[in-house]
Amino acid sequence: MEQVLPFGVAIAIASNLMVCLYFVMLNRYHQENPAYLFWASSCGLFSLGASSLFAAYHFERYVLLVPLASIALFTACYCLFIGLNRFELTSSPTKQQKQINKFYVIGLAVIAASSMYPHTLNGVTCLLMAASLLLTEGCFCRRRTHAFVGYTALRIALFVHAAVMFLQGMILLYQPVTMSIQLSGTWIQIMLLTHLLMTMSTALILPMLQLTRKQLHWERLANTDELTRVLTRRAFLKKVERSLTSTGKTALLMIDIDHFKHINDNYGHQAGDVVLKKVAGSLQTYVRRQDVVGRLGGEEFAILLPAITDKEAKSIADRILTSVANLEIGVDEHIINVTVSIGVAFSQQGEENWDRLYSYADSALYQAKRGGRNGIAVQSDSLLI
Ligand SMILES: Nc1nc2c(ncn2[C@@H]2O[C@H](COP(=O)(O)OP(=O)(O)OP(=O)(O)O)[C@@H](O)[C@H]2O)c(=O)[nH]1
Repeated sequence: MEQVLPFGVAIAIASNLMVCLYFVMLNRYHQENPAYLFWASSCGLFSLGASSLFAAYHFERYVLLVPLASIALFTACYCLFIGLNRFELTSSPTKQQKQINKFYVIGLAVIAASSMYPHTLNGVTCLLMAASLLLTEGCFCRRRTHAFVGYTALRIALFVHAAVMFLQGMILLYQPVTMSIQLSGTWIQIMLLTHLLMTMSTALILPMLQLTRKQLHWERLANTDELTRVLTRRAFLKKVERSLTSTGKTALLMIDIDHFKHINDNYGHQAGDVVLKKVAGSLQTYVRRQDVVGRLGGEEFAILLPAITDKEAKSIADRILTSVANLEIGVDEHIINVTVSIGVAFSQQGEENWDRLYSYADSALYQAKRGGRNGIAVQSDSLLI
């Protein structure tokens, strides 16, 4: 054991230090987010803790080195949590951050108290680390919807490490008196191995998650109309392709602001922009999760309502019409009132043809405009309002 231990320990510590350096290097390219520095600190502290622990048993300096090792190891888990918190771009302390801060302070107090009873310190540290890892797992990994595989892998790594820590904590607490150097050595080795597994997987997974998130961010930027925050024409049409094939009847609402040119002419282009934003906000209020809202250009919007009945679609159109008409848009000292005209068209299941649906909705919109505006027209039916 004594021969194997230093080798195993050396390998694990060296690997942790390498991952630490790797995170420091990554930090140079992602200085906007300090997450990598926290993870680097986590690996560094873990190496420090493990080597102190090994030195404590090797040189029999329990009193001095074991509490130091416990603090370093527990702080390593705390840094991992903070790194994940910063990774999620939460710049201000969140509720979770405050909770873990409290947990960290309590943990340090528990370590200090356990130092009075050295035979319990390793067990207590293991349990505290397990709790910290489980908190991290619980706080961040469960609610991620994107990069499912990456977050699941991270969860597994955290969970396995926490489980090993917990088991070891229990064993060490249960056998404090009989705990020998050999057992201590074994626990250092297993702990290092599971931590190695975790740091290696985080080192691989986290940059991948960051890349996915950046990609999503750029995609969202490219697909969102800067002014109104709804989909651009291109993104809308792309999404329509997918939504049109959903089950059931689909409705398309074409919405155009009435006499919008007058608003620009009378109150200025900036006032026109404010009106566009407010109207887009109103449109989004009444749609369902699965509906797709886009700005087709200028003052023309479209909403695709998949799997909907005639009555529901007309009711949504009705509510949009009323809510826009009730808007009181304040720009400088003016209050601007606007109305919209809405054309509604339906496509039956199995007849998913965007061009036909669009041309029906467009001619319905034209009909609504001709009928005096501030109204809804459905396909080739008569004007409803
Ligand atoms: N403020 C602002 N105006 C825009 C924007 N995009 C297009 N417009 C203006 O929207 C106006 C659209 O005018 P028209 O197509 O004549 O439509 P309208 O005045 O609403 O007339 P009807 O649709 O027949 O009721 C034009 O004056 C465009 O310059 C924009 O992003 N911001």
